[in-house]
Amino acid sequence: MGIIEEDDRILLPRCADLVIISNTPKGRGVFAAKDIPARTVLDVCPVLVLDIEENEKHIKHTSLYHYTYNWPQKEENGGTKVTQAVVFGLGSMFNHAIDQNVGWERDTNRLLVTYRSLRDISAGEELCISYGPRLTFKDADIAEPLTEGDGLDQLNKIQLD
Ligand SMILES: C[S@@+](CC[C@H](N)C(=O)[O-])C[C@H]1O[C@@H](n2cnc3c(N)ncnc32)[C@H](O)[C@@H]1O
Repeated sequence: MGIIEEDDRILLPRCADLVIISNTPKGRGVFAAKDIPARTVLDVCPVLVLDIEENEKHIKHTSLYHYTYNWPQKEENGGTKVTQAVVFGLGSMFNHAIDQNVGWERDTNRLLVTYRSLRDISAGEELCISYGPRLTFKDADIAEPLTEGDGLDQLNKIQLD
């Protein structure tokens, strides 16, 4: 191995108290194996920034697209365009929740995303980020409205009598 300059070294701390659980209503998810204090660094993940055209022509038509993050890319004219990036490590395993307990921060220079707990998290809780308001899937946290088959008809009668 050659000489590693100090500026080339990126520390990649990861919280040891995390597990992946399969077969949850959201597929695989990241859960706390022990209590985790607020502001704990959970993972520092390297990213692969995709070319805008590559993303539109190819990645968009694959399941990988459901794992990518919006990523701002500087243009030669000084402007910024949004493309997508693949986040390695646990970053691609965090599910969505409106009341997220994990925050994330992009480092566009070093091509990293750092994830931190936003509050104290108890052992057994799922760790989730927010994907924003426009989801491409049905949110497992949002209950289906009641239908007649669920006894809604009966409920209405009880309320009206
Ligand atoms: C970045 S992946 C997260 C890891 C994924 N659960 C897995 O098993 O590989 C994003 C996908 O997870 C699922 N997902 C994430 N949050 C969800 C939620 N709140 N409700 C239902 N599915 C969710 C969706 O299928 C979504 O496309």
